[in-house]
Amino acid sequence: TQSTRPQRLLAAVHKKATRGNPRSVVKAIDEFCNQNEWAMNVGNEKGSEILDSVVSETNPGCVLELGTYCGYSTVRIASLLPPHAQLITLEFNPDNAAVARQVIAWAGVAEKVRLVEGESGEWIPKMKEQFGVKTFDLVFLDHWKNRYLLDTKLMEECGLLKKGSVLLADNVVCPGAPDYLEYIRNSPQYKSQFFKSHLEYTKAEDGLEKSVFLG
Ligand SMILES: CCCNc1ncnc2c1ncn2[C@@H]1O[C@H](/C=C/CNC(=O)c2cc(-c3ccc(F)cc3)cc(O)c2O)[C@@H](O)[C@H]1O
Ligand SMILES: [Mg+2]
Repeated sequence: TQSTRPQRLLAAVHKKATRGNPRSVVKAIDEFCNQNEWAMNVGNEKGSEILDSVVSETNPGCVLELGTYCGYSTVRIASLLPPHAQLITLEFNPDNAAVARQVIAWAGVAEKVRLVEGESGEWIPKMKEQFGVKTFDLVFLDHWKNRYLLDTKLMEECGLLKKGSVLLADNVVCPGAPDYLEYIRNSPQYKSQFFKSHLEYTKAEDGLEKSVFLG
């Protein structure tokens, strides 16, 4: 039977990356996407210039990622977390979750990551009771773009954001998340900043929106 793109991406990780070395896993995926097949990972330009620096400056103890896909950004974030910090990542497609688990394991960051196979709408309300989460220091939004706003409001309602919590949203230009941007840029509860970049592995315009919850 035909392999899927996530499966071919995983094969490239097994072939090219060194087990236990997260940077080599990130490099192997970027090479695969540049040389073989485009895939919707945040990529190295947005990853190194924006995601990595926001994670490092936030120095988060508790991170939520919406939309694991193949685990590329999961590995980038986990490799920058301080000891004992935890990253919860939500992925509702079982095939993608299966690939992501193996990418995360190969990178050697599995003990920092809890991959939950399920929908954000169902699991965000369960974060406190199921995982003992109080609030998230950082949330990386990279799932369906038409769900960014809904899930942000849900996190507010569930009391999962505190003064200083950072929301970092991928693709606010391409494919775009207009209702999210409209809300977050006009809300007195957030201080937002746009980081211009390019769509992963292309020259097309894109960027990330960083928003700090003011409480
Ligand atoms: C119930 C749906 C909302 N809740 C959800 N809960 C858990 N996981 C969810 C999820 N939504 C989506 N997912 C998962 O996240 C992933 C989806 C990511 C969506 N990302 C994009 O569409 C995207 C798309 C592009 C893109 C850009 C230009 C282009 F021409 C084509 C694509 C670039 C990106 O960087 C992207 O992130 C999948 O693995 C999906 O199964
Ligand atoms: Mg994205």
